[in-house]
Amino acid sequence: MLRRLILSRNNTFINCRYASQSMVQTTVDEKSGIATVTMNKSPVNSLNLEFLDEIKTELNKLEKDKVKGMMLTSGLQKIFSAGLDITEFYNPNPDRLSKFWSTLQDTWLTLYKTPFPTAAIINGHSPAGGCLFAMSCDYRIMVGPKYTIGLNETKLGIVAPKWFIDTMVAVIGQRKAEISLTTGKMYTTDEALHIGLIDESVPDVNTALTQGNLFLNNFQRISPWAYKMTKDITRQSTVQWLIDNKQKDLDFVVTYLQSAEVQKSLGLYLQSLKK
Ligand SMILES: CCCCC/C=C\C/C=C\CC/C=C/CC(=O)SCCNC(=O)CCNC(=O)[C@H](O)C(C)(C)COP(=O)(O)OP(=O)(O)OC[C@H]1O[C@@H](n2cnc3c(N)ncnc32)[C@H](O)[C@@H]1OP(=O)(O)O
Repeated sequence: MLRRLILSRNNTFINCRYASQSMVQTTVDEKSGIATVTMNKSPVNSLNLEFLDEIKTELNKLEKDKVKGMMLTSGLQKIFSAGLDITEFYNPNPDRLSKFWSTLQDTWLTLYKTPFPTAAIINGHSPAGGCLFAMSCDYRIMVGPKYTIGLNETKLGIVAPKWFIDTMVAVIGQRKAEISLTTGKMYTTDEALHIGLIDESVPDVNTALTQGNLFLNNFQRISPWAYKMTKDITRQSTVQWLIDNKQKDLDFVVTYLQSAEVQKSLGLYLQSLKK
């Protein structure tokens, strides 16, 4: 791991930690203690095993470094994240599929439970797993108006796992989540703002980063212990369900994803993407 100091947008020096050929770049503003984690896996930030592992490792490092907050964003032009890498579960190797899914579970738990406040800077499309990661942050700022966000699993002929669903319910409520999930709806920025899936819509990424910093700076005046306890209590039932059912969730998903019917739907969906 290498370190260097670079000049940030607001002319303060930021401590930049990066690994060669890394898919995740992190900068930490020395003054505010706020980290920016940038996902950079071309072409669409699809979440495969190695990428998830890097994100999880980075979040754990930030926790150890006691950062004051974190913004999660994308280094790609128009995509926040295309969600889970479909090639991980289309014609999969069963061992790798198991590893992939348990890494997803752990990465999500790490992100959902961070002891520091988090903001998603959604600077591009954010379907499915991309939407899950955005919803797992404490606050969402999306660059409008061109991009879309949502849990579109039913459009792929698959079902979002319970913890994806519970995460969405926690953000937009039961009724809106049910409609969103069953229809697999991808919302425009305006629509997402209207239903509360995002907290702010802004015209460009620089404004999004400024607003993200503003949100995270609110916590300079909040006791970190009070913050963490409150977040733990609020998120407890969703987190606890996965902790208690990790193996069951894994076994079910691995079997379900390899069924002929699901494989057929995924094959058709992948073909439509290639077109
Ligand atoms: C019965 C009870 C059941 C209970 C539940 C139990 C089990 C549930 C089990 C499993 C659930 C699994 C959950 C999955 C959640 C997911 O995240 S699935 C992924 C969903 N993602 C998408 O649908 C996004 C698809 N992509 C797009 O819409 C577009 O690509 C884009 C992101 C909007 C970008 O568009 P753009 O035009 O810029 O790029 P391209 O479309 O040309 O794509 C470039 C390149 O990338 C490939 N690609 C795109 N997305 C993915 C992806 N998610 N995974 C892998 N590859 C992807 C695309 O195919 C292109 O490839 P190329 O043609 O070879 O260049």
